[in-house]
Amino acid sequence: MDVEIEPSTLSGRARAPSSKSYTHRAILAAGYSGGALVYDPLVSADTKATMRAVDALGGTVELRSTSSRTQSDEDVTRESDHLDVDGFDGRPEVPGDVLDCGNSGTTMRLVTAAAALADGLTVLTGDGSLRSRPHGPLLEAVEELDGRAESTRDNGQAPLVVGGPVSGGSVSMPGDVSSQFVSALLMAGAVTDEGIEIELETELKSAPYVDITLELLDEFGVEAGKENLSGEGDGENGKSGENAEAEAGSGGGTYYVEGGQFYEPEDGEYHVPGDFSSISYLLGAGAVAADEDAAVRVGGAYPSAQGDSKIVGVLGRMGADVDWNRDDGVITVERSSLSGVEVDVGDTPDLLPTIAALGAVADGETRIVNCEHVRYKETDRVSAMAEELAKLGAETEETEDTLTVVGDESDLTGGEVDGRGDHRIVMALSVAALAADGPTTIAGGEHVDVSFPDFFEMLYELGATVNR
Ligand SMILES: O=C(O)C1=C[C@@H](OP(=O)(O)O)[C@@H](O)[C@H](O)C1
Ligand SMILES: C=C(OP(=O)(O)O)C(=O)O
Repeated sequence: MDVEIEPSTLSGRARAPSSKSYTHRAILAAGYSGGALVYDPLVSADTKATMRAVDALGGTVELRSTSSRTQSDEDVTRESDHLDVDGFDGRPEVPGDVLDCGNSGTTMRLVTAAAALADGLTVLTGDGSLRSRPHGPLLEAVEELDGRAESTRDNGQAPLVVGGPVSGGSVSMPGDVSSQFVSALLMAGAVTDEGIEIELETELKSAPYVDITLELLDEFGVEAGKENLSGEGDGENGKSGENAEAEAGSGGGTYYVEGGQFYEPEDGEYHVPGDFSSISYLLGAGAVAADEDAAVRVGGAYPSAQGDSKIVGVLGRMGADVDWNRDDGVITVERSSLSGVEVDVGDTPDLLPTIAALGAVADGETRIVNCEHVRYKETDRVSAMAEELAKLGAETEETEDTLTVVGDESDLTGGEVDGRGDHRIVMALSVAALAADGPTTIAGGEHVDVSFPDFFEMLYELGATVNR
């Protein structure tokens, strides 16, 4: 589906969609439990893949609508969904069919480790994009634990054949391909006999996503932790200081989870927080296109372990007038003239498309560093953003692990761009399109369904001209 975005001015309030990362984990954690309710889930193409997987492993997942009080600043009662999950209680069954994980890397990685607990073989596959992404280190780890884990083409990519049951133990793996391997083993390790210890051979990329896993495990009553990890975050994610400038990676070290544990959330329920990767597009849209006399406000933005809340500090460094009321969970952004900055996305790969789009509108050079792992996503997002923003008139240059965008709002023309079948490329290009000189047509708009199904409706409600 082609979507045409015209230069627009925005104002008003939007509510962040629920977090994709927390929703995936909550569905699977509820699957590992005897049963639980997951409130405010993100219901999207990717999270539906995890729901299907939990069903196939012997649980059941049902979507119900309820009227619930939410934590917005107005604290209103609104219609919301919840998932009623009947779990497989730590003992996954062997699925009756091949598991199709669609476009979702998180599903494939988390479910591979779950499948290694079953007494038999599971076959996992996905769409063309997912079948080109790397899973080798996770497959090797499962084999180190005496499970079976093979890539049918012997290239570390899906289709995968995985079997067990593994009973736990110690593994070592690189941390610079995907943090999801660590998250997957921690979630499965809790219900093994011996537990699992994961020693990282390299620095861990995307480390805050493992913090999300640890936070969620804690809420499900599962103890897990980390040792000897250096460089905890960079202070820009709002948990440890506003607009902090220090940039630091996270070192090797060890993650561990004891075995023989039970998944049991307090009162049998879990509430999913808002998604900061999705929030980044709404804030980006506000910073480049808010009405001069009005701001864009985004609700549902409470602090959590999400590294992507760093977008608030990045926008501040670029010169945006942005304010985060953490108690109310509301971020307000006004249209601002932006300047280029350097941003390390080692911890926050999903922000790269948003920051690149902002860089195309900002004056001067935006340099995104430490981004090689962003090439292993739904598409190679470093090249995709370099090539698509260039079509709109930005000057771009990439190396293996950097992307430089030299922009200027007045030079940004509209045009025809390709979303590359990748939800984040589509949404980031939409942000740049709002500030261009003429209309922009983005091919593949339907892919927002992966993480933010209402994205175009929300942009429209904020005042954007969106033609589909
Ligand atoms: O665990 C998660 O929920 C995710 C981890 C990150 O991937 P990597 O750890 O592969 O970088 C991120 O890019 C992805 O969108 C979601
Ligand atoms: C990379 C992403 O997700 P996944 O790894 O689950 O496909 C994403 O949402 O940007």
